[in-house]
Amino acid sequence: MVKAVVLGAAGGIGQPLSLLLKSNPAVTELGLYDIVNAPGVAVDLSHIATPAKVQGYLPPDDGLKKVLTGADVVVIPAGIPRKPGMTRDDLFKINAGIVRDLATGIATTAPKAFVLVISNPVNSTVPIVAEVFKKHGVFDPKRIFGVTTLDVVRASTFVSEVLGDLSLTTSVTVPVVGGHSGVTIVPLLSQSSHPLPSGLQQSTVDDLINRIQFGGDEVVKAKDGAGSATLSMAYAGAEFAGKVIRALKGEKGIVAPTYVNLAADKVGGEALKKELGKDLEYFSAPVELGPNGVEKINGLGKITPAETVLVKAALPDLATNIEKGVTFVQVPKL
Ligand SMILES: NC(=O)c1ccc[n+]([C@@H]2O[C@H](COP(=O)([O-])OP(=O)(O)OC[C@H]3O[C@@H](n4cnc5c(N)ncnc54)[C@H](O)[C@@H]3O)[C@@H](O)[C@H]2O)c1
Ligand SMILES: O=C(O)C[C@H](O)C(=O)O
Repeated sequence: MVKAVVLGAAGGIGQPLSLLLKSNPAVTELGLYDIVNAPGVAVDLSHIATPAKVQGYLPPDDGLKKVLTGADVVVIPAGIPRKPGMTRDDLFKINAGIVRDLATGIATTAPKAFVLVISNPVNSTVPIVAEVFKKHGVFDPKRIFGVTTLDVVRASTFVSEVLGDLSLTTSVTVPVVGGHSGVTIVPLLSQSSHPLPSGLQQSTVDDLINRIQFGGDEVVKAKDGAGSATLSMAYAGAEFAGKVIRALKGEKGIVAPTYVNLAADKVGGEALKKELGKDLEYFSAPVELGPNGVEKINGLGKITPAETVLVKAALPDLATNIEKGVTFVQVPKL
C-alpha cells in the first residue's frame, strides 16, 4: 500500500503529475491538495480505471492535515512559476513561505514521509524543508529530495539530438549534478551512456552544456508569460516519484540524481564534500535509493578537467542559495 500526496495539485505541474501518479499501479491512495480546485481535479481523476483511491482537499477543515495523514510520498509542486526575465531565485520571496508552511504540515502530520521538492528555487527550498523538520525534531536527511530529474531528462533528449537519433532518448543516460539553476546544473557528458563522437566541435559541446543548464529558460521564453515547464516537469516528477516508490517497496539497485543533504556521513555525504573541496550542505548527485530513502550518495566518479571547472563554478551560487534557505527558517523576519 502506497499513499502518494501532491501539494499544489491543481497547478500546471500538479494536474498532469497527479494524472501520472494515478496511472502508476503501485499507488493505492492519491491525496491531492491545493488552495484552489483540488477536489475537482480529484473527482476527475477518480474516474480513471486504475487502483489508486483519489481524494482532494482545500485548506479549510484541516485539509492539509487530512491529505497528509498516512502519506508515504509527498511531492510539492506548489508555488509560482517564472515569467520571462526572472531567475529562479526571484521566486524565493513568495515560494519560500509556501514551502515552509507545507513543510510544517508534513513535519507535524507525516514526518516519516519521503518529501520530493519541485517548487523553485529548489537549491533553497530543499534546505527550507530540512530546517523546518529540524525545528520539529524530525529531520532525517535520507528522506528529503530536491527533484532535479528534469535536468536529467533534458540531458537525455538534447544528447540524443546531437547524436542525430531521437530514438535513443529512452536509453541515453547522463548524470547531472550540482543543483537546479543555471551554472549549478552540471551535466557530466563524459559519463554519458552513449559517448559523444570524439570529432565533435568544442562549440557544439559548449552549446549542449549551455542548453542543458538553461533549458528552463527556453520553455519560459516560449510560453511568453504563461509560466514555465509543466508537462515535461510532470513527466520528470512522476519518473522520480516512481523510482522512490519502487525503492520503498524493496526493489534494489535504483539510482537517480537528486539534490540531497550531505550530512549523513555513513551514506557518502562526507566523501562527496571532500571530492568537492567544500563543506557544502546540499548537492545533487546520483543517489542509490532504498526503503529508507537515501542508501548511498555516490561521488562524482571520474570527471574531466573541463567538468571539474564546471563543478567548481557551481559551488559559490549553491552555497549562497543554501544559506538563503537555511537563514529563512532559522532567522525569521520580525
Ligand atoms: N524542479 C523543477 O525542475 C521544476 C520544473 C518546473 C517548475 N518548477 C517549479 O514548480 C512550481 C510550480 O510550477 P507550476 O507551473 O505548476 O505553477 P502553477 O502556478 O501552475 O501551479 C502552482 C500551484 O500551486 C498552488 N499553490 C499556491 N500556494 C499554495 C499553497 N500554499 N498550498 C498548496 N498549493 C498552493 C496554486 O494554487 C497552483 O495551483 C514553480 O515554483 C516552478 O518554478 C520546478
Ligand atoms: O525554469 C524554470 O523556472 C522551471 C524549471 O526549474 C525548469 O527547469 O524548467
